[in-house]
This record gives sequence, C-alpha cells and structure tokens, in this order.
Amino acid sequence: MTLRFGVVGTGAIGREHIDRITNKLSGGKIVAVTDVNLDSAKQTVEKHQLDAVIYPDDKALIADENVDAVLVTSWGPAHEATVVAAVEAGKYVFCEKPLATTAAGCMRIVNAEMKRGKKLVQVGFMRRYDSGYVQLKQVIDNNEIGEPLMIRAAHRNPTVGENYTTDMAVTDTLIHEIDVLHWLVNDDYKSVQVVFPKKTKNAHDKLQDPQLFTIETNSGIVMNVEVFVNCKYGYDIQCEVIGEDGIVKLPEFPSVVMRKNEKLSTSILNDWKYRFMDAYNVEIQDFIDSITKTGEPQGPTAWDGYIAAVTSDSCVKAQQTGEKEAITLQERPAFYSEKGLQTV
Ligand SMILES: NC(=O)C1=CN([C@@H]2O[C@H](COP(=O)(O)OP(=O)(O)OC[C@H]3O[C@@H](n4cnc5c(N)ncnc54)[C@H](O)[C@@H]3O)[C@@H](O)[C@H]2O)C=CC1
Ligand SMILES: O=C1[C@H](O)[C@H](O)[C@@H](O)[C@H](O)[C@H]1O
Repeated sequence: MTLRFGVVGTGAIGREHIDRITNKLSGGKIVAVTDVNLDSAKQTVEKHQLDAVIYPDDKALIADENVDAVLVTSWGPAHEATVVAAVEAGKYVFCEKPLATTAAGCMRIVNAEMKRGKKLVQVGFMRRYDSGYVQLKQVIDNNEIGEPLMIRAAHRNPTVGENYTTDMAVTDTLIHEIDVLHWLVNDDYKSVQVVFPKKTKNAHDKLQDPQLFTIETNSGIVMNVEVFVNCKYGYDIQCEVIGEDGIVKLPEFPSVVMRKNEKLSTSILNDWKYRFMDAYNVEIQDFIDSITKTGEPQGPTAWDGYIAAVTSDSCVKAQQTGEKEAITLQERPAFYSEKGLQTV
C-alpha cells in the first residue's frame, strides 16, 4: 500500500517534506498540493516533478478520494480549520507544529478525532524522533541517573526576521522544548515563570531577546529553558538532565575536528533543516509505516498538541505578567491513553 499525501502549504518545510516523501522515504506519494499562493504550488510541482493535482484550496484537496493523508505545512493559524476538515472527512493528518494556536482549537480537533473513533492525527514534534533525545529518554526510563531533578536547556537561532515577535519565542520556538521535555521525564507541567535578561543589541526593537523560562512539573522537577533567537553564532540546541545519581546531556551534533592555523575547531550548524533532518525523516517514515501496518499513526497525538497549546498559553501569559503562572490541563481522555511513543 502507498500512502497518498495531499499537501497544504508548499513553503519552506512543505517542500522539505515533499522532497523526503518523494525521494528519500518509502511507502508515500504526493498526489495533490495546494497553497494560497498558487504560484508556489505550481513551482513546487514543477521543481519536484510531481504527478500531483493542484487544488485551489484545502477543502478541494481534502475532498479528493485519492488523498489518504493530509500534510499540513501552512502557517500555524491556518492549521485548525484544515485539520478539523480532514479528520471529519476521515483522512489521516500529519500536522506541523502547532496543531492549533489555541488550546480551544486543539480541543476542537481532539473532539473531532474522538467523534471519528479512530486515531488519525500526528503532530510534527520531531524531537521525539531525534536520536539524541531518544538516547536521553532511554537513560532516564532505565533509571540510569536516578530521578530527574532539574533540566537545563537552550534553543538558539542565529537570527530571526522583523516579523518575529516576543510571543513567537513561545509559540514558534519554545514549543519544541514544551513538547519534548515532559515526554522525556514522563511528568506533567505545573507552572511557568519568565525572566527577560539584558536585551541583545542584535534583536529588533520590538523583540525581547533572550528569554529565560522556568517551568516546574507536578513531581517538582525544575526546568530552566533559554530561548535566544539572535545568538549569531549558529543554530544550537542544548539539553542537560540532572538526576539524583548522575547527569545526561544531549550530544553535540556530529562534526569533524579541524586543526589549522594554531586552532582546534568543530562546526556548528546554522539552520533547523540540517539539525533535525534525520528526525524529520524518521517521524514521517513512522507515520507512513504505522498507518500502513496498524491503520493508525503512533507518533505525537492531538492530545500532545493540546498539552503544548495549554502550556504555550501559560508561557505567553507569564511573559506578560512576569508572575508564576499555573499550567492546568483537562483530564486526559482514555482515547489518548499513555501508550507513549515507541522508541524508534
Ligand atoms: N518542525 C519544525 O522544526 C518546523 C516546523 N515549522 C512549522 O511549519 C509550518 C510552516 O512553516 P514554514 O514552512 O516555515 O512557513 P512558510 O511561510 O515558508 O510556508 C507556509 C506556506 O503555507 C502557505 N499557506 C498559508 N496559509 C495557507 C492556507 N490557509 N492554505 C494553504 N496554504 C497556506 C503559505 O502561502 C506558504 O507558502 C508552521 O506551522 C511552522 O511552525 C516550520 C519550520 C520548522
Ligand atoms: O520549528 C521551528 C524550528 O524547528 C526552529 O527550531 C525554531 O527555532 C523556529 O523558530 C521554528 O520555526
């Protein structure tokens, strides 16, 4: 069986995923695309030599009986409407983060999926498929460092554009740590507080950068997460878990070591496309294979998308108040029982 994808949004990551499904992964095929910028859709079909129909909008694409799965790579605010429509039509959905920009929007997707009575949605939280994070989770789950007590993490971009706003440090960037860290330690979040350190001269005048988030979990773990999106030196993701009996840290991305001009150096990546290339490949191959073998995706669910949205809302509130803000989740429905993500 070939899983036939319709793609909504042929921008940066949409084209990345189209390329990997077409040229690197197995079992998937792009059969339809749409974009509000139709020229982008046309250029994508031509560039990737796709045998795909170009639709005027997501609704027409979803109605195509040759589309088994909808790949949602449009702008975040557009995700909810497309995902709900696809679920209601019984289509599988791979939705890039965020699932929806509000917790209420995520709940509408959760309710639509539960009404359908079948898991259809996977959210593009690819760090759960990154080999470094998978190794971290294995160490923690095997109790090799004892109970986790603290986490120190950093999410650094070399630079962001003028359209990047202070709240996007949460909704667009921190959301990756929000998803992966509670998954790592098998614990739910309780509260968050934000501190704005001295602002870098490299941030545009409306952006607070860097930002420091202190997140507490129900069992008392304290996580300090730095978001610094104008660090200049590169794209750098760090994560260290401090436990009762030891410390485990995300490995540095592999790089050759150069000796030259009296210096010893290694390279640092400058873009998310390369840092998580393998994770993107594994998450989408897992989506294809799980659906083909079991009829359901097994990756991050719509409920994980809801958890991320609730936590994001609290983080944005904490940015505004400077106070410790509660993170309060509704009770997890049995439909989304904690099978957890199989280590891939
Ligand atoms: N998992 C990850 O590491 C990453 C995830 N993303 C997420 O992927 C999504 C897309 O991001 P980018 O590719 O960077 O953005 P982009 O701006 O490069 O591409 C988005 C495309 O969607 C189209 N679009 C917007 N609304 C639409 C609608 N209602 N229907 C059809 N097409 C629509 C736009 O015309 C544009 O071509 C975002 O949600 C972003 O958060 C982006 C980068 C990395
Ligand atoms: O989702 C992404 C990327 O994965 C980067 O990690 C972020 O820094 C970026 O802002 C966001 O679009």
